[in-house]
Amino acid sequence: MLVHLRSRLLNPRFSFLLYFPCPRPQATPPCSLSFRASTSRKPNSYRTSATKSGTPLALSEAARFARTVLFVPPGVDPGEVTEDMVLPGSNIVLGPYAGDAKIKEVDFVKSSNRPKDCPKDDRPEFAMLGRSNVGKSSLINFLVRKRDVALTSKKPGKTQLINHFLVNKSWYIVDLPGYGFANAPESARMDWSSFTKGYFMNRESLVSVLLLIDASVPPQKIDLDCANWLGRNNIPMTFVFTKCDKMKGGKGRRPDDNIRDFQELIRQIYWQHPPWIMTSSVTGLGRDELLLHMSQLRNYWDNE
Ligand SMILES: Nc1nc2c(ncn2[C@@H]2O[C@H](COP(=O)(O)OP(=O)(O)OP(=O)(O)O)[C@@H](O)[C@H]2O)c(=O)[nH]1
Ligand SMILES: [Mg+2]
Repeated sequence: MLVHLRSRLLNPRFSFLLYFPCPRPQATPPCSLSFRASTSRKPNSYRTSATKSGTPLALSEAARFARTVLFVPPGVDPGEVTEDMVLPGSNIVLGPYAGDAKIKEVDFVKSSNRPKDCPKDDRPEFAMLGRSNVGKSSLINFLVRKRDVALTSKKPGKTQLINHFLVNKSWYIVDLPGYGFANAPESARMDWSSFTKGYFMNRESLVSVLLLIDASVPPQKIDLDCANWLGRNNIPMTFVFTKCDKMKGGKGRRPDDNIRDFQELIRQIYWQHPPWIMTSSVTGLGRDELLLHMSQLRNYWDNE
């Protein structure tokens, strides 16, 4: 396990997607997260603001601002980002690696109850993570446009194993058990820490975690703790806000307010904002955009 963890830490290919919790900058940025691994070999595509020796070049104010609030993928100069490059309902800039986002076929491959039983090939994968009942399994069905590929339920604790789905015979979506079983029956509780955390720490082919956040409720500490844990462990993440269709009446807060509050809290932890996107598996919001985002991460992963 230590060997795997070390190789992930030393692998510079995805440093642009890593979000280490760090203090926000005062006058000048104390740490450029994207270029933290700048002394190692780095693909040319995102050597846009660091010299070969790793010394940061001066970024324009606009580029610096773009970097802090937008997700600027490899191959895009942050100083040249325009509004029409940002995917609607997200902070994600579309770059040259995006494409081939269509899902033509999906096959259930296997359920594993131990990380070491997961498929052994190195196809890239995206893992669904989030509180129980946040909509992980629904998001998978929504992405692949099939009703029952992943099993969903109104009751928390439905998914209890690591489930691999192979898409277009070339990449995986992984459904995981949820955390925070506050209202789940005792029988559905499990040791999430040793089970799922083991998967994250060992899975070399993990392109990004999709960390699902329920937009119909105010920010939850457990989600922020989870984001922190992923950041501290160098695990790339994208925030996917779910249930954006749920408009609470009366005193309830709207998804927009909850998302804004969540992001404000994230801004206090991270200098650069991880990619985020709004979705609803009821209205279809965000589907094509999320698939495009996943395609640019995947294609970059495949090509580097
Ligand atoms: N309104 C609305 N309901 C949703 C949405 N996504 C999921 N749900 C509902 O939320 C409930 C839980 O969905 P699941 O997909 O089973 O949640 P999960 O995160 O996989 O839950 P566990 O497997 O228990 O961890 C179901 O009743 C879904 O119909 C959404 O975008 N909008
Ligand atoms: Mg589930």
